[in-house]
Amino acid sequence: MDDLGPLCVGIDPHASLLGDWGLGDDVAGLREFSLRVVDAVGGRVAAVKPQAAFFERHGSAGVAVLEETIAAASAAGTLVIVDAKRGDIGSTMGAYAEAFLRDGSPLAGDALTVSPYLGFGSLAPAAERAAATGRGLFVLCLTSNPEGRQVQHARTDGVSVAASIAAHAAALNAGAAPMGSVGLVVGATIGDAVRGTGTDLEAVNGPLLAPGVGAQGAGAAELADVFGSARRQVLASSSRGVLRAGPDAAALRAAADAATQEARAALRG
Ligand SMILES: O=c1ccn([C@@H]2O[C@H](COP(=O)(O)O)[C@@H](O)[C@H]2O)c(=O)[nH]1
Repeated sequence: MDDLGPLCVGIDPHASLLGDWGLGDDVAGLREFSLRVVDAVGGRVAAVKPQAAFFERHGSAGVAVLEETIAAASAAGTLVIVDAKRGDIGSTMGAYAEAFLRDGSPLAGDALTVSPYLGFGSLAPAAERAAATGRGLFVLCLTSNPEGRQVQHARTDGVSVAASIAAHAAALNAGAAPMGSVGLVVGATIGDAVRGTGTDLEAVNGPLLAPGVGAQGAGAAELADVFGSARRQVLASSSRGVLRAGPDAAALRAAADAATQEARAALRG
């Protein structure tokens, strides 16, 4: 991450973007779009993050394109964070872990986004599988959408839900060096919510995935403000902010390079 800069490019093939790129809102368009993004930014950015929903909306053939996209990005030497936000009771979580975190599974990238809102302990099968296979998790903590506050800022005995999630992640990462592989999702759009919820991001000792850069309005100033002394742990994530520069590969690369420079200045300066 330090060589390439702290940017993750989201692969979110919205129907509107497919249209803007002159592609059909169908499986052929989805495939062309996703592989063009990988071709353009693979090997140039720290990670890509295919958003599973935009593949699943095309049915099983769309899921096959997600598999192909994961394989292509991995072949290009780029880390893949599969943004599927899975979360369920433990026994079902075990099946999600087999799908997204098992060696040899075509849906397995390098990390998976997961939801702790069925209780952090329900994620144990995913945490165990990730640890056993050298993969990572990004646990939703303080999400970039304004509605997240209703749940994430709620307090029990004075402790916010977000702070409690961060403390659970910290426990799983305890003693890991240079850091553990249980990360958090903390939106770059959340203003002073880290302080407001009493969430100790540095103590997590894990990576922080920061969506919300670009289309949702966050930039360098917001990244620096939100993350403060935890900024070295951050991987900034932008999807539409980069993808809107397509379909031209050089323009996509230029957009990814500019977003990388902006994130680097905010987070590594
Ligand atoms: O808190 C969160 C968690 C995940 N996301 C996802 O990131 C991208 C953002 O796309 P943009 O086009 O850069 O807005 C998208 O896949 C979301 O599902 C998030 O935005 N916030």
